[in-house]
Amino acid sequence: MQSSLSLSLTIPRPNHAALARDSPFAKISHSTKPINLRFCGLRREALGFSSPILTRRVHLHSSRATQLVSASLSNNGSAPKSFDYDLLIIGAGVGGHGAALHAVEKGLKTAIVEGDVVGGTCVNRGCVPSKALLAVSGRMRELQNEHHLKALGLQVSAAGYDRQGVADHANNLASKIRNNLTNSMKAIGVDILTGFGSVLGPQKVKVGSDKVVTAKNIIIATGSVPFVPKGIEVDGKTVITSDHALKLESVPDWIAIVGSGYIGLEFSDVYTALGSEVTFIEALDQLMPGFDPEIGKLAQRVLINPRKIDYHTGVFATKITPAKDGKPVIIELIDAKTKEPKDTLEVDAALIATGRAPFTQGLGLENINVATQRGFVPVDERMRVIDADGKLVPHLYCIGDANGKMMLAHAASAQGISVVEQVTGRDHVLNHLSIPAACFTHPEISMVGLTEPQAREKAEKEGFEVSIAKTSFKANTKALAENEGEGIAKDIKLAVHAHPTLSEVLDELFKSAKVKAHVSSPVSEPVAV
Ligand SMILES: Cc1cc2nc3c(=O)[nH]c(=O)nc-3n(C[C@H](O)[C@H](O)[C@H](O)COP(=O)(O)OP(=O)(O)OC[C@H]3O[C@@H](n4cnc5c(N)ncnc54)[C@H](O)[C@@H]3O)c2cc1C
Repeated sequence: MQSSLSLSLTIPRPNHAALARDSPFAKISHSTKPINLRFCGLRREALGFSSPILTRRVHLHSSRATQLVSASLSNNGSAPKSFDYDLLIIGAGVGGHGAALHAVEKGLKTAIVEGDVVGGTCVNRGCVPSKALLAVSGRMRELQNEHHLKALGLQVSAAGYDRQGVADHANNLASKIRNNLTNSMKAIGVDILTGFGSVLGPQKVKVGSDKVVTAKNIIIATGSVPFVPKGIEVDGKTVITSDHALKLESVPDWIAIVGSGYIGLEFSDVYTALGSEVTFIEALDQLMPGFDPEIGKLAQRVLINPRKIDYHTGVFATKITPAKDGKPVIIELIDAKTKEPKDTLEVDAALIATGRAPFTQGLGLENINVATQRGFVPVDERMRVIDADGKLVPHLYCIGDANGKMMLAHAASAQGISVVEQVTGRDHVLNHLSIPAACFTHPEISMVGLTEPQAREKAEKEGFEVSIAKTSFKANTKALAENEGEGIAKDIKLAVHAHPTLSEVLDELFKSAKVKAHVSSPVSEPVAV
């Protein structure tokens, strides 16, 4: 069909070495109104449960619902009159996969386009292999902690590890989950189209070099790649990103981790447990700047200080040169405020954990008048793509890391499910403030909603009161039985389940109950004020 359309743009599978240079730090704006809720916790079992604490809900204006329905029914301009699919998804990461399964469940004829391997970042280069490494570091840490073992009455001789064995564990787990994902889609009839996908026009996508596919609705779910600031030369051996680190090809004696967000922090847990010395380099004035300050301080006391992790805050790494000819990795630091040279570090390796950049290159968005913003695809609160003139593009959605609303796996799938709900006729707005984030260090950190300062700032502007409830794990019997009483929790109610956590089985249970009883999921309600 339409084989006369031959676009010469051929792009190989996403090249994760060719990193986007735009800042990945999207300014996230939530369309929903303030929520005086928050939860932050630091403890061994990260948020398996989570909470919206959304207390207010709006009934959507019927005019918006009408707009939505008419958008999905209209067939504008050069759009085809009949379609190969009801839904076509570009990108088979967790976002695309979640959308595909839900779409079939809803009776949509669905295809998913993948230019690399099924599973995307989460399965192949993110959540899954990193959690496999963290499972190892958690056990190593327990075995190394004589004080902890003694408190439990245990005696264990020195703990050691086999690097290749650990690397194989992570790699094998990724393969297993990748196969599961592929099989789950094939089993229910999702067509997996192999090749790089690009948008040719409304409701029309090119796959690979010459295949053209049409669909009533299209979801862009192309994910992200590691962001590497200018001046940093990644060689994949001594200057690495998370893509390389997860392969665990070496365990350096001394590694600098540039960026102390959740990815950097999780790797510090792995490397210190395996025997590396770690130095953090952080541009802001405190480590873990994204966390609630109280949780940040507690994390510093529990995760940083006892592990003798060194750190430089308020500095930028302007130049990092890989190790070569017997010389170490050289890191040049400047003061983040004055821009004056501050220090030079010589280390065995450097891990660049400065965030993620959307992978939206070569998508053909210019064919439909869509301009990315710092690489992210602009969307409204329903994940509908907005064009360069500020208008909604009918039938086109973008979910997951590529839209930058919340760069987490469970957020990507929740967005995918939300879009499918919409294209099957149910208006739907996801409340991102009710989606938790977790950092799987030992102990773990999890959070949902606003931090305390954010809530206070909002309260001052918008005239409501913030109430803080706080409790400690010190009085929790299970925590004390585990000798893991360090940690606190602040105010919490439940909503989306963080990925990967054991409590996701509850989510699955809920979803299967929904199929039978048509109960709506807590995240799938239109939410606002
Ligand atoms: C080290 C690390 C650890 C992480 N740990 C967690 C965690 O514990 N929990 C959590 O929630 N999140 C975690 N994340 C984040 C999580 O991996 C991402 O938020 C999630 O993978 C985003 O899903 P996605 O579907 O948007 O994109 P991706 O998973 O990146 O999938 C995008 C897919 O699209 C394909 N693609 C791209 N462009 C095209 C194209 N034009 N045509 C065809 N195919 C294309 C890609 O090959 C890829 O398969 C982690 C990330 C990293 C890096």
